[in-house]
Amino acid sequence: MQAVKICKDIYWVGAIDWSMRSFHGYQTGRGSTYNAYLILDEKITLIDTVKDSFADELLARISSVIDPARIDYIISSHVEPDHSGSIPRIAQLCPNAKIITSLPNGLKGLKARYGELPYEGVKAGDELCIGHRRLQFVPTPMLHWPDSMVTYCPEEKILFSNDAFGQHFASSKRFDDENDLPTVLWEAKKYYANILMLYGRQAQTALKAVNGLDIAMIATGHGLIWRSHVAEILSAYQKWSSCEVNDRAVVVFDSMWHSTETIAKTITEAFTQKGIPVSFYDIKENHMSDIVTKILDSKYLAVGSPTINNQMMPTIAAFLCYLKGLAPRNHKAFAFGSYGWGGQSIGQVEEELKAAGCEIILDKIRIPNVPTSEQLKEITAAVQSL
Ligand SMILES: Cc1cc2nc3c(=O)[nH]c(=O)nc-3n(C[C@H](O)[C@H](O)[C@H](O)COP(=O)(O)O)c2cc1C
Repeated sequence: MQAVKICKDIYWVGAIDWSMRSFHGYQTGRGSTYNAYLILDEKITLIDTVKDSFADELLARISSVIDPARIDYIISSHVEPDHSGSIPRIAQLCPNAKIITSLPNGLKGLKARYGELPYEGVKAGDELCIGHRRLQFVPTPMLHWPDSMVTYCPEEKILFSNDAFGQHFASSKRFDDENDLPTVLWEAKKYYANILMLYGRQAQTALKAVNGLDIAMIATGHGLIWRSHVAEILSAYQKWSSCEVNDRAVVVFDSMWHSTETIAKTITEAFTQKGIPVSFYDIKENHMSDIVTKILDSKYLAVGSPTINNQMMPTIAAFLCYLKGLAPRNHKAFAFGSYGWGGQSIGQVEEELKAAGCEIILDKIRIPNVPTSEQLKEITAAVQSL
């Protein structure tokens, strides 16, 4: 396990989690990395650690450059264990190391998890001189925990951004320009949609703070390091966090006997004929973390469920619960579905869409049993009139 030099005297010493496919429910089809960075200066500094099960990998990479016992500072950007999990192990091996964390929440969180260790709290505007370089701390509360902060090194123009701008993307190459850019941007968007969508306002505040910095490289906490496409990722975050939507539609449904599926196909075709690109998701075949990634910047959302035991399908209920938690903004939505007798599911879907913050733009489409060709024509006309 070797460290990877990212510039003179700064190394990536993180871990690659090739096999992880689920991160608390977020489907991570490309695995992930836990990025940690080692700065060799008068004071040797480690920025973040890795999940505890990857501590050996972190230590091996650090040891390929220096004896870990020589580390003077460990910067903890975020208490979540995928970044802080190896702090106790490293702290044991580096008896002189101080653990730098944000005040008050980083300190509180680390103490709660790992007990008393040699912590030192920092706040907005604090700077740590490590020799030829300075490290400046910028709190980014709720991006995505209260303790989150980023660290800027002005001498190298590197922003150590932790979870901001990251992607769950395992690769043997460390930089954006060494990987397929559309794939990297999709994974960055998926990360934003699933982890940060809820915190758009906080992301805007953080962007204001980092926009004033001269950034040549964004050393993320997950996935690839941005060095050739810094402007693209900053501008993408600007768009996503300001909740800009495009003339696109997303149709999501479940169906037991294909009637709701037929309605979903009719809606999809109607959007297509209207010239609006549409993504079609049978919830049984698609993961909701991919679906919300598409929803993030799509103007229209149609959600369908047949009625089962007086309810919507549990798959759709779970999807709507997840969507509501992410608090999407600026979406125009409607509900549809087939039913046998009571037909409660369609109204329930509509209520959940409202609760998620969507504007309802079409009366709910409730079709008993199998839709007739006349009903399908009416649905087509209704969607085309939007
Ligand atoms: C197990 C089961 C439970 C159902 N429960 C209800 C119900 O409580 N209320 C209702 O209106 N229809 C109920 N239905 C009827 C379905 O909603 C109806 O067949 C509908 O057309 C199915 O749409 P789909 O083809 O999209 O699956 C139930 C059907 C099944 C198979």
